[in-house]
Amino acid sequence: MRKILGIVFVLLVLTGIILAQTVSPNERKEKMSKILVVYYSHSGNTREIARTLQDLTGGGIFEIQTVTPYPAEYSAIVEQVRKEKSAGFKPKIKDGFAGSQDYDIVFLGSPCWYGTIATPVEAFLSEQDFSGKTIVPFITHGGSGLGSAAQDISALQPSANVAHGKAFNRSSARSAQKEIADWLASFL
Ligand SMILES: Cc1cc2nc3c(=O)[nH]c(=O)nc-3n(C[C@H](O)[C@H](O)[C@H](O)COP(=O)(O)O)c2cc1C
Repeated sequence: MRKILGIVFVLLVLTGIILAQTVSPNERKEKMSKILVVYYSHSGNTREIARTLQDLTGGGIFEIQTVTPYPAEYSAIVEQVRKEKSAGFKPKIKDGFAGSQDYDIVFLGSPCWYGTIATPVEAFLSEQDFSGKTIVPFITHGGSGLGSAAQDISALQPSANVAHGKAFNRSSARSAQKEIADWLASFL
């Protein structure tokens, strides 16, 4: 009898240890809540990735918006941005960003525009200070991948630690939940 009681006691202690080490989804979110997702999206692909990231991490989210929206039609925006880039023009960004002081990691999302981050993201980064933060770029694209996103973000935020980041092809950006979850798991 004493032997059986002894075995039951050991099993109870082991179960307690295992339960104590198990991280519940809420605790995991708590652990990741120092995460902020900041993004710009013109046609919705980057927004999809951003929302999934926010959902999985439980962090904050902020959408960069231009004061004057870009035209919806693809050839019109491509032509407008081409002209703006050659003129060195930066669009005006709507106010409302409360700063990144409460966060450690900033996932920064952008469509790839002409091989790098979109000009609204460039404009936003030139106005903000992410010193000491880790910036993780995520880019949606039509074939160029990350392009020079990480280098260009570093140039605009030289005191931030900019990770390599991840590119999502626009053809799968709206069904990338598993890819995003796997990426997060490897990253955090
Ligand atoms: C102005 C403009 C420039 C673009 N330049 C590129 C490019 O250089 N390389 C690329 O792969 N895709 C390029 N694209 C395609 C977008 O990166 C792609 O469609 C992206 O997923 C759009 O994201 P969004 O839906 O969040 O706006 C460009 C799109 C636009 C509107």
